[in-house]
Amino acid sequence: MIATLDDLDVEGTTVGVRVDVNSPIDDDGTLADDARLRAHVDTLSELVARGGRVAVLAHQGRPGGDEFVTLEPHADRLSELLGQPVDYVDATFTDAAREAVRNLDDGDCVVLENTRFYSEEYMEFEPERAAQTHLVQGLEPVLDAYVNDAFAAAHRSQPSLVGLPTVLPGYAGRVMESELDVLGSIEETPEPRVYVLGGAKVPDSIDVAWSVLEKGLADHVLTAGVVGNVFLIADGVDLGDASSDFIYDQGYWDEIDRAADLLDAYGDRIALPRDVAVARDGERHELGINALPPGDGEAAMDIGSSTLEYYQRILTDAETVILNGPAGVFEDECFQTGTRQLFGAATERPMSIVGGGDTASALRQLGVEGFSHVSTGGGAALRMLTAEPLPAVTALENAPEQPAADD
Ligand SMILES: Nc1ncnc2c1ncn2[C@@H]1O[C@H](COP(=O)(O)OP(=O)(O)OP(=O)(O)O)[C@@H](O)[C@H]1O
Ligand SMILES: O=C(O)[C@H](O)COP(=O)(O)O
Repeated sequence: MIATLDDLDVEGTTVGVRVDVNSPIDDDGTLADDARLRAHVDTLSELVARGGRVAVLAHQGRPGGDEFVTLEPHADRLSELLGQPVDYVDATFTDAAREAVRNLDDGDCVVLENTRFYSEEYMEFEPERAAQTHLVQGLEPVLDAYVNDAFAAAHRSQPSLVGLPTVLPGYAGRVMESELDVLGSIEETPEPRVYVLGGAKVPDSIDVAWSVLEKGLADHVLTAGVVGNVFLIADGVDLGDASSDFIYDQGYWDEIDRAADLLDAYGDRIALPRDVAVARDGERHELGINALPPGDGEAAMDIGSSTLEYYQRILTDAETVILNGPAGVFEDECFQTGTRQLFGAATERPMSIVGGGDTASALRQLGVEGFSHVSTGGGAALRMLTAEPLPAVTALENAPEQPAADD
């Protein structure tokens, strides 16, 4: 059982709030999209309105990556979104950070620096070991409670996610609560249940497919995007050099064997594209499987209209549709059709659940609306959709309780 903000005595309490505001960053270092910040406004504004002293913890990017930047722009944007000053301090758990946290008054909010500026926060630990890290040891003395609203990072067992709730009373924020409500009860969603796996994270998608087919959670798995291309090659289709080279360059060549094993075991429940779209003379050109391989340099960038018809027929009977990853290279206008129409068809079903950061941004860009639930999580949602526990959620379940006010 996880405690929520309803169980937290907030007034005058100093709360460390872990959010996931990991966002796309423009070349000039500014935020390219604030969707993940907006998602946490309910939790943060509730905590400040109830008189909490709020210290925000978050990561941004990965060490060495282009988006590995400070959280100053995030603090500025949060100020605007919350309609009150939100301070930023360029420290996470040092004296400067502790002082900033100690100086908070009731209703104040400060954003601490990118947790991943410290190497321990990019490692995975068991909760007890994570509790011994510098970040947790440095912050514990100045915090009374911990709120985890970072559902999108809940599949990581990093110190700010599993260490803090080992030493502090832990609560789910409003984003975490609503994600767990919907995604935590996937087995209870109505059947038939169809999983649509697209996008480019082939190993993750194959893991999900194995898991949901093995557990009987999926009546059908529809493949699209790079995932669909890998399944086509596994099925003996010659997709041509451009698509094969792409898969090889991504390090996904071994996934073809895994996809073939999956087809051997559960082929009757896995649907493969019947045609693909390539770029020819600068335009979208569709090719049936029998017309493959495509011309030199032509890569399969989207599913074609026969596939859409076929998949839409399967979706017609679905009571629950779970989607992750775009059906094609939606960033290019020529290859948006698959994603727009397939995801659009899913919104017609009684229950439609979408996971994935790129997927959510594709849907916003394409104006596809009407899902039962759009998750803030990519990898975390995927893991949850296989009914697997998330380490940060387990850590919250095991967190100590908040002592009574007069203890
Ligand atoms: N046929 C294709 N060939 C190449 N790239 C493709 C193809 N289909 C989809 N993609 C790419 O897949 C990417 C999105 O895949 P990804 O698996 O990262 O999505 P996501 O799960 O929503 O994101 P995340 O897990 O990062 O939140 C897009 O950039 C899109 O261009
Ligand atoms: O964007 C995400 O999926 C989360 O913020 C987790 O980021 P990570 O994959 O870099 O751990």
